Amino acid sequence: MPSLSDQPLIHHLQQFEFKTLTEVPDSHAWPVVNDHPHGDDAVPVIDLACPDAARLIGQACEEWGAFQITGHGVPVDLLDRLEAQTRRLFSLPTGQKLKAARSPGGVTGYGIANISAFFSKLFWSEGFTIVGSPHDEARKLWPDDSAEFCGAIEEYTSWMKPLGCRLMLLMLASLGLSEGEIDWTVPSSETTHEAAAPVIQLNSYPACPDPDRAMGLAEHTDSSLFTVLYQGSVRGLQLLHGNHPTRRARWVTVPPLPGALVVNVGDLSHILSNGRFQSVTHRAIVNRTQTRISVAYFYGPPAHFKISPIEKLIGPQQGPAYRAVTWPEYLTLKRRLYNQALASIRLPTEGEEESRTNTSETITAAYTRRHGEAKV
Ligand SMILES: C=C1C[C@]23C[C@@]1(O)CC[C@H]2[C@@]12CCC[C@@](C)(C(=O)O1)[C@H]2[C@@H]3C(=O)O
Ligand SMILES: O=C(O)CCC(=O)C(=O)O
Ligand SMILES: [Fe+2]
Repeated sequence: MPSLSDQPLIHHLQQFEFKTLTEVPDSHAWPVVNDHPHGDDAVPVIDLACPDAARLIGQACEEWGAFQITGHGVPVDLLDRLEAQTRRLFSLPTGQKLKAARSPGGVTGYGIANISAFFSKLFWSEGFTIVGSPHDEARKLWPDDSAEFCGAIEEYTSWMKPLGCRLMLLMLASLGLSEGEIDWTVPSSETTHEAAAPVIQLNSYPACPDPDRAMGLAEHTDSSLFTVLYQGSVRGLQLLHGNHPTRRARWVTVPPLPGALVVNVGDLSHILSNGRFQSVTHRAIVNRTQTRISVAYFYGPPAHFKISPIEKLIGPQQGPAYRAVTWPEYLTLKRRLYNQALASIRLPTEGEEESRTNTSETITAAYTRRHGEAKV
């Protein structure tokens, strides 16, 4: 496993100008990318204006951990500008992009996804992370000309904040909960809800000469409560669906629909709902002819807020399945443990606790039989 430092990632970005490559170098050549059967079942598409939206969202969160939304109100021309500015950013010369390189252990700026550190092969992608205001990072790329980029990001954020609150309330409503039951969702002024600083991740997946041997972004779940993803018109997002004991999970492609946004359930909603909502495993694959871009908006709670399973959702025999964490604590766990982060905060169920006690009683009894009284 490579070191967790970001330094090798920066070297990789310096070394490889994706668009000049005519074959996939060994550093980026993955053994098998299409390693699961593919399904033809389709992720639900939900019109937010539909009176049944909350129920449909709840169902999608339980069965898929994801859905697409229409009727969200975000203007199409804003999505076009967001895409154009994202493409403009990634088309800059590598040397210019590296002026905004994410520092080792840092969060904002240009680089590759943190989870890259857990793989021996590199991803066929570049990313740019913005937390809160885009101005400081954008000025490093365009010292005199960042206004259009910042304008598109800020306008998009101003749509995402209320959309995020609306989706959160619909998800809570689908669980039979009202907004007062989670206090950060209660409006702190007339129009806005308190939330964490917005986190936006711009992704670019350049066209690839041998797409079956390259990986855009390896499988992962997001740490957020949920992520709203704009994926333009180029296919590439895949979800792992149907984690059923009797049937192998399948990769399902989420088809780009004009004007639609994808919503992925993240680990914090999985925790909050005591496992009723599933955080969805997803990845991005690449293609031979088109550079794909995507924009992820990570919706999370305020930094100080402890997320734990909602009491009303914990069955009488059940107990909470996860311990409480703040979003920053969970992000640190994710960085360190990748796809073991959720398991690392899982609490044993009563049955497991009992069998653990029984096992330790059995061990103690066996010890006593062999060695006399245990010295614990
Ligand atoms: C808030 C965040 C979520 C994220 C880590 C980050 O600080 C910004 C980048 C996000 C991202 C995007 C690609 C996949 C992911 C697992 C990663 O390595 O970086 C997510 C992180 C996450 O959800 O934990
Ligand atoms: O590009 C995509 O479709 C997925 C991006 C993603 O999963 C992420 O940024 O977390
Ligand atoms: Fe993701």
